[in-house]
Amino acid sequence: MIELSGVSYGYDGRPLIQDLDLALAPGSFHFLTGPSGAGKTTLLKLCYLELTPDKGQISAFGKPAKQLGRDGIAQLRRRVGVVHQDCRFLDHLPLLDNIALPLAASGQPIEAHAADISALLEWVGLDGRADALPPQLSGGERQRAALARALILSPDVILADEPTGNVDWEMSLRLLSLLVELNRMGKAVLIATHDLNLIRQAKSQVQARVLRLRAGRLDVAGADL
Ligand SMILES: Nc1ncnc2c1ncn2[C@@H]1O[C@H](COP(=O)(O)OP(=O)(O)OP(=O)(O)O)[C@@H](O)[C@H]1O
Repeated sequence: MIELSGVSYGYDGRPLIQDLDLALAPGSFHFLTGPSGAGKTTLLKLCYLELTPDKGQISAFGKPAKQLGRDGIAQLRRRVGVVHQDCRFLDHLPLLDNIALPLAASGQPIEAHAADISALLEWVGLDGRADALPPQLSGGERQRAALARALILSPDVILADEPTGNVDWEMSLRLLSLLVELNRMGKAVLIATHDLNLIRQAKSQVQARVLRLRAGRLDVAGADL
């Protein structure tokens, strides 16, 4: 669904990612690890076409990104749900409206999707929190709300950047099981994480490929994980 081929990228002329290949096929499950600053978030941004590679090709859903105009990119992005590392929300809007923002942004009336939104809130265990304001939510509730927002347009690909960064182990497992469940529905999932215990735990639930980004290169991590 998303394919990077020979991709290089750097900020301000400093090379970061070099000649990297990656294919996120339907139903695949990837973990992306690597030291802080290795470029994991940058790689996710390349996958959802927020960044354009300096070299190499990216194609999304069979279309070369280079041939897409602004509208084409916007359309493809709707098929990619992103859980950002910092889970930002609009603090003055209740949770329900925050989760529905991608609908509003793509011109779809929230009212027509009321049932989907409640089902999604229930699925992530936030059904009683629809009216809460984001600052009233705990870390784990914010992470689950960010996941719900990423899923509201029923994407085919889910990219999650440190989705368990600020939560305890029990909540990490809960988030992991939601992502595994999505993968079982056929969605491609990629999780960037430092948490090697989470990766070990996932291996009993899903056939995951573990990639390690280091010094600009992407390797398949060994059996030591
Ligand atoms: N917009 C930017 N402009 C310039 N440099 C940037 C920008 N964004 C990231 N960088 C730099 O690129 C490098 C990789 O950043 P990135 O956030 O992709 O790494 P990461 O592997 O996700 O790190 P972490 O695990 O700490 O989240 C870092 O050195 C960072 O300072």
